[in-house]
Amino acid sequence: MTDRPKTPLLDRIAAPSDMKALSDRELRQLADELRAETISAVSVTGGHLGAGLGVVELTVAIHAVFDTPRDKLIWDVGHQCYPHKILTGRRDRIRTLRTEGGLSGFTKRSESPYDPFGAAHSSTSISAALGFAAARDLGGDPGDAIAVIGDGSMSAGMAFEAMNNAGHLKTRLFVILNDNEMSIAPPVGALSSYLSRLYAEAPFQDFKAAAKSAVSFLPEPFQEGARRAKEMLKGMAVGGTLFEELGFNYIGPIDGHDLDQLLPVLRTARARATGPTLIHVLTKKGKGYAPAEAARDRGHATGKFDVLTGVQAKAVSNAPAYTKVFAQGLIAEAERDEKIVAVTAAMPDGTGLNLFADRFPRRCFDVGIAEQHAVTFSAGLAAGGLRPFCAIYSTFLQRGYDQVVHDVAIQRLPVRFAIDRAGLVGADGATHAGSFDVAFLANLPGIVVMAAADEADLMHMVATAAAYDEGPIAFRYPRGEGVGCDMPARGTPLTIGKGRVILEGGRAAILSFGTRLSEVLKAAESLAQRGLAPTVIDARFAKPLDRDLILHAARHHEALITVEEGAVGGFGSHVAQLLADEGVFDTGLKFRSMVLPDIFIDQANPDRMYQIAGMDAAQIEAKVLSTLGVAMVGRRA
Ligand SMILES: Cc1ncc(C[n+]2csc(CCOP(=O)(O)OP(=O)(O)O)c2C)c(N)n1
Ligand SMILES: CC(=O)[C@@H](O)[C@H](O)COP(=O)(O)O
Ligand SMILES: [Mg+2]
Repeated sequence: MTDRPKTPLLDRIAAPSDMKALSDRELRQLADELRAETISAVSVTGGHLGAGLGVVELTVAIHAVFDTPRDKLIWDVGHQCYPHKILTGRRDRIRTLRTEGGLSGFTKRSESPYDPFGAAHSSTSISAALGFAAARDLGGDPGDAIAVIGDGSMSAGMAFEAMNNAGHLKTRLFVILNDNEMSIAPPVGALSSYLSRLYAEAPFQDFKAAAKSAVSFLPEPFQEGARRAKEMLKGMAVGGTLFEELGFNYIGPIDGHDLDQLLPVLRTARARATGPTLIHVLTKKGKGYAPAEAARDRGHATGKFDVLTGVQAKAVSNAPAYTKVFAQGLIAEAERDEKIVAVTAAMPDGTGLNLFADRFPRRCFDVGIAEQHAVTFSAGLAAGGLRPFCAIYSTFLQRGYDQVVHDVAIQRLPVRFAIDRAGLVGADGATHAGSFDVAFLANLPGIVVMAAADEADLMHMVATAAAYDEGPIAFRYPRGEGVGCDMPARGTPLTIGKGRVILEGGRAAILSFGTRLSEVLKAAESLAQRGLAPTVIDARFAKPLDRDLILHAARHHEALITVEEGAVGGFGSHVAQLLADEGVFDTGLKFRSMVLPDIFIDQANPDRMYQIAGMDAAQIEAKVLSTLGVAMVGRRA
């Protein structure tokens, strides 16, 4: 007689409540199945693989022990939440991750009650969890609040602001520190070294490291696992950890892949904890999938791949990525100017500064996930006589806004902001869209704000920023490949506040700011076929505006249309202000401004996102026609 194949346990889990009936042995099997399912799903969708694989056992243990969604489980960043999504009723849609209409790649309140708090930017989880705990204490939603935060995310100021507050409020709150000794890149900084010391001195294998305060809630031995936990915690009076000094009970470090440690410790903590409690869990990013474990980034983010070989599908393009053009341009400038230095907030590879660091290790600073600090640190570097390039994604620069205003702009310090991922980014969705930087920068007195229309222009903007010492200067460029234009041998500094005329045309002028220029040119071609060839201008500068060029265009055309990859309040708004101030509207100019719509656009491929935004070539053409009052007959081919 042959053994009947066993039904996978995962098939029996429609919700975490189904896990309550499973034995610890079955939970171990469930974890193995969950890991396989996560790998299979990401092989189809691409996405954040390594972080999720590292928390498979932790995810199972938390859902087995706590009572979600009554208990609020908050994943920091949320890039590790795919296993959580599989266990919380979203397995049937897991192969739609990060695609249009599919599941978000992060936690999202509108997606599931098991996602009590959305994320994607880091280091927010402890604040949010503490908010839930304080709300509970004042009669709001009942249940525990559990923040799971990585060692990289723990380095950000916000995490410490939250711990500072939690230690003061003293309410019951769980923080699980998922320490895999990785950020996207290897982690940097004194906190990272401190965490390493915590377990280097008392490795979890010996169960030696735990805090005095953890002993105070040792369990009644309510089952086998808890007795084991008691043994683990007994005599571990290390004490004095940073977390204890901040008012937390500290438990750990424990092996985050060993359910025989995780389950009893979480059960014990849940049964007995009274105040803020930090459980220090050691994990391996990419755990259980050899290609991820072996990768430099431990499989942090991946394209679609073949599960057996780990080989990723590659997009074919001959055009260089903007990020690489920026890095090469900066290296070229830095070869000639030893005062040029570069700053990244935990994104060396994403910003291309890994290349700069290879060439100039002492002139490149990775400050960890600390955008606020990165900006003010850059201000200090500038005040100290250097020429800092602070390279931050548009979306993450939002976090350093007050520093841009207070520390950089008011003091007119020449910090160069290299703003990558400007505009809509695709699969990461609304949380990562670079929609607001022009609006929040160009209103600052004395700043220069540029947008590259193509990769050659980006080279020139790097050179422009390197040569500009009068105050802050920013240049933005999108995620992905350039248009494949001819590249100059090196960048040439642009004249500040001067745009360029690309095409001379008739009734309408299109003022483009940034890489929509390629779509504008397609629209212009189609309009030309209708006998309505427009003037096309690449504005290059949102601040200072090229007043002469814009006013001339406004006065010599029937219609003026601005186009930009940003929200209202940016380039188009500044142009409108200029035209209004100069009385140009009084003469009957037809003016329209094409900006990102007043909605957060969910993930899709970038072209589709711009179509949803109403900003592709056909929609630009339609806007020109409707502005001129020309009927849209005979659609363009
Ligand atoms: C404010 C902010 N800055 C940068 C990032 C980009 N980012 C996403 S995940 C990550 C690394 C997080 O490391 P860690 O918290 O240790 O999680 P792990 O990936 O190691 O599980 C970074 C830098 C972000 N999401 N938010
Ligand atoms: C989770 C996170 O914030 C990053 O991993 C982000 O997804 C990186 O985006 P890029 O792929 O554009 O570098
Ligand atoms: Mg980490």
